Amino acid sequence: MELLAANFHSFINTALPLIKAPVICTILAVVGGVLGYFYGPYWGVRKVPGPPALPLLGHLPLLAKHGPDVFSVLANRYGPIFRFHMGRQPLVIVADPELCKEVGIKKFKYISNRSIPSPIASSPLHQKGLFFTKDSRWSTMRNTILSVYQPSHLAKLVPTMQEFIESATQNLDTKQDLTFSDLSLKLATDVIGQAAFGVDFGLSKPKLEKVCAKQEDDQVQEFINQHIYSTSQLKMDLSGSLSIILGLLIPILQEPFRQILKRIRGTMDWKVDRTNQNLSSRLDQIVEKRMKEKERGSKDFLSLILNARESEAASKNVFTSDYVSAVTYEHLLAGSATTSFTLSCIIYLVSGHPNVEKKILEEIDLFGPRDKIPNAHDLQNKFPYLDQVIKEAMRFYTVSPLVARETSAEVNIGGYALPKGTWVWLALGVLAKDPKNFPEPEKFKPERFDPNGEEEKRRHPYANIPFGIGPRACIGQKFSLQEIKLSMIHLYRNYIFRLSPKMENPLEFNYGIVLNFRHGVKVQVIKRE
Ligand code: HEM
Repeated sequence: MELLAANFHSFINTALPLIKAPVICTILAVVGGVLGYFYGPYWGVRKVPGPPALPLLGHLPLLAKHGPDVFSVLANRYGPIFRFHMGRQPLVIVADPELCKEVGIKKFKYISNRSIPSPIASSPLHQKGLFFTKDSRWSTMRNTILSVYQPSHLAKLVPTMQEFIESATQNLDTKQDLTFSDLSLKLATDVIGQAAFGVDFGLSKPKLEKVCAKQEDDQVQEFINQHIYSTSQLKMDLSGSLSIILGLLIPILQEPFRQILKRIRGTMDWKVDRTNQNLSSRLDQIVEKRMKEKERGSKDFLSLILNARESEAASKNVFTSDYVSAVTYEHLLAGSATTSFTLSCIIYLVSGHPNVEKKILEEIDLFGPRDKIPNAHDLQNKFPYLDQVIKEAMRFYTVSPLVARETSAEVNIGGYALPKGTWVWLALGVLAKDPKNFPEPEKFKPERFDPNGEEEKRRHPYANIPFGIGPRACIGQKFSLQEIKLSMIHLYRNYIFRLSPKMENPLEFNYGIVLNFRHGVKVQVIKRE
């Protein structure tokens, strides 16, 4: 027994150091790897000021506490450039017009791509659109799309837009509350459906007038429901699917977990995946059919892209059919929610400001009789007060309060050297509420954008940039402004609106990739004689 004990001791004394060394090395390597994984992105930008961040969660608790106002709170505390940790990922937030100019224009060649946030990382359909493509693929795609966005093409869309607007808003019910934001989403989706695919979804037509067969109607409705579901699941906080939450906290686990979860019936990942697959296959069918058409004409975005693609070798290689589907879908996505949100905000704000409403009615009535339809030139030049109202409403409620960009080389911004791969986000929503550029920012005052006014002359030219900035700014800006103005002119020629007593005050929002109403904008409709 004693011999056994002695042997055991001598074994421990000689073998343990040999075993210990590799074990300790392994533990150290694992700890180093974990620390490097979680703190590596932080290390590169540690000199940029910001509040202390919790491991894993980063500053998400601050987002939960303040909502999106968190960025204004942090800008007040830390200045125009600061760090915000979305889970493990630090964002360098830029909240100053001059610095936005530096990022978006002056140093664009080092910051021309977008970072891909976790909700998009799990959605291949969204990644292949113009918004998230990178480098030379992006520039080829953007040039091709720009070529089909000529003012002459936009001008030709006026009658189509007008037709949808008239049919959506004829005989609005004056006896009960109208959820205007639902109506405007249907209208914007119909307009962009026609402009993007050449397809009439028929959503905004009054029910009795719908001519399509019941089955076709159901299919359209299902497509749109899927589109809305797929969009509203792109959450930026911790209320998204499990894989999106993991993407925020431990990105390396997002894709493996998504692959597993999408196979488990009933999980949110399963639903999102099914929806995306359905949407993709429907879009692929539309694209495939249109590709085969010899005489496809040039009336809609999809046909124009396909025509441009066939005439240029560079575009053909870049615009494979999956990318064509993605950019066409992206138009539906980017063009409907944003435009509809903006139009609803205008109706909401004007309803609560009779002095603004009075000036709008005067300007619109002065243009001419109700059946005189403005053309593209009229829209641009004859409604200066509407321009001010739209700008002010977009400042007041910025639909896209953050714009995502990423550095492709080391670059100095605001005195900080930011390494390659840094996520730089422009805080358009913070700029829009900065009292230096917008005195009394919580007041709705369209006159602040009067080109002859002192406030407008004094303001930094990039203080109000709801469509973004530089070569990567919104491609649909003119399209949506044309639609919004035409809608306002038609609406205010025929109606005025008052807020429903059922409306919450202040307005409440959901925060996804873009802002959305939590309960909708509800109004009472009054017909003008
Ligand atoms: C009120 C309406 C809209 C607002 C406020 C808005 C806002 C924005 C913003 C802030 C960006 C990012 C710009 C940047 O990085 O500097 C953007 C990009 C984009 N928007 Fe819009 N948008 C609107 C309507 C539309 C419409 C109608 C379309 C399509 C017809 C559209 C298509 C796009 C696309 C494709 C991009 C990506 C551009 C790129 O990365 O090259 N948007 N939009």
